Amino acid sequence: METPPQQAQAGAGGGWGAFLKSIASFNGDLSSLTAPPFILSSTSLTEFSSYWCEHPSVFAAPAKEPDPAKRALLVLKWFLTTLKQQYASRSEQYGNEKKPLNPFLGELFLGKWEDGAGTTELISEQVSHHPPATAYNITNATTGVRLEGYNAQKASFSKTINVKQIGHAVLTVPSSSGEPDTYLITLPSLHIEGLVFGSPFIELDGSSYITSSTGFTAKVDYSGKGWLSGKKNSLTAVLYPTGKEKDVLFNVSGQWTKTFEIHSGPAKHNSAGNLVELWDPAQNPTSNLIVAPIDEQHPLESRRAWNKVAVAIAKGEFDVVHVEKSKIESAQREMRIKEKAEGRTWERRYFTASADSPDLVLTRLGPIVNLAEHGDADKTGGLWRFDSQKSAQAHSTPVPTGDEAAKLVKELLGQ
Ligand SMILES: CC(C)CCC[C@@H](C)[C@H]1CC[C@H]2[C@@H]3CC=C4C[C@@H](O)CC[C@]4(C)[C@H]3CC[C@]12C
Repeated sequence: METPPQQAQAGAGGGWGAFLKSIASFNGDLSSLTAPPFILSSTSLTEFSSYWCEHPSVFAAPAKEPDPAKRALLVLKWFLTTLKQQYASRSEQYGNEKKPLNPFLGELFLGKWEDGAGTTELISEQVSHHPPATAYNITNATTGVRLEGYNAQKASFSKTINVKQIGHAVLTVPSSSGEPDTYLITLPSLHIEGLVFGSPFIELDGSSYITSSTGFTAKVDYSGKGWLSGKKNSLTAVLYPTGKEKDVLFNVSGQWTKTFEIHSGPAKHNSAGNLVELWDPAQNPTSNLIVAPIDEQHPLESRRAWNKVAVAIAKGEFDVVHVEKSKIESAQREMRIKEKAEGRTWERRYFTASADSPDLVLTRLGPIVNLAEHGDADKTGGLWRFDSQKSAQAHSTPVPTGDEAAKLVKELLGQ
């Protein structure tokens, strides 16, 4: 029998057993976990924001739908299509989930999609380091559909690693009749399966919600193997007028990694006759995110900043990985000490911790989906909102080059 490579490596001194022991007693901060080399990914968490929009035409579709209930359904459909990228793409690509790079404060991941939906721009920024939090803004230029959000993770250990996502996303859909729609989106909890076998992968748990200013709410229920359908990565969802959970307008069932079906009405009436749509990821290839070549990137852009680490991971040179990571970490520590001494804080490039208290979206829609008015700001370093003024400024500022770039790289990345 063939041994999966990751198991072979774990056995051959990868330290998997020691790693398992260490997680049994960890403090909930995932970034503090020291994982064995073979499980290290060269992708930083700032890149994960792109998973929200790997099908830009599905993302933008609600803008063209005049009926508010169907618009809410298209938003739910888009959300469900993102789950496969968000939670299964690493395992599908590498055979198992990996430990992403822990972003430094101010780390950026910028890109765009150019396809049938026109241009869709992605901005992702690490807005907090302690606790780690990533904020993002994605705008489709053609329709004006825009997603912004921020997230952090709180982990606990009970049989395996259990992760609660803290934060939320807000989707804005322009509508022909005045005010744009606002959709408040909560994030599912997850746990890691396959940990003891050295081949971790994600299963989603519990429920998540999308509730809209137009008066619709979607509830998504997640379940794994041995529960309900007995298939892994299962989901069911219902869309109903807010407050009337029994009044199901549409229901969805299937697997977030495979296909799911949308029917009108409650699930008990599902038949070929009321099938609205079947989503099959195999029939809907993802659109490619365009990222600037590394030497044209801002020095704080993720792939440029982590390049040496990424190259070393790819070559399996783990001493170099350690040395290069430590350079960034200690330069960052120094920078924080310096800022403190000078009484300043790191200026986020695209986001601002909202001083609006209460936050309008959260006051209006938060209670429907059990989100606090303050957006769990204490656990994410702030209630982060996209700052269009800062963004306009960033867009009109040329990327630092030459001495200016070298100074940043030295000061902030220790390279
Ligand atoms: C691989 C095991 C052993 C190490 C633990 C790695 C942890 C840090 C990884 C594994 C899966 C990861 C999650 C996978 C997907 C997402 C969705 C994204 O929108 C935000 C980040 C988030 C929520 C990741 C956070 C970090 C995470 C929980």
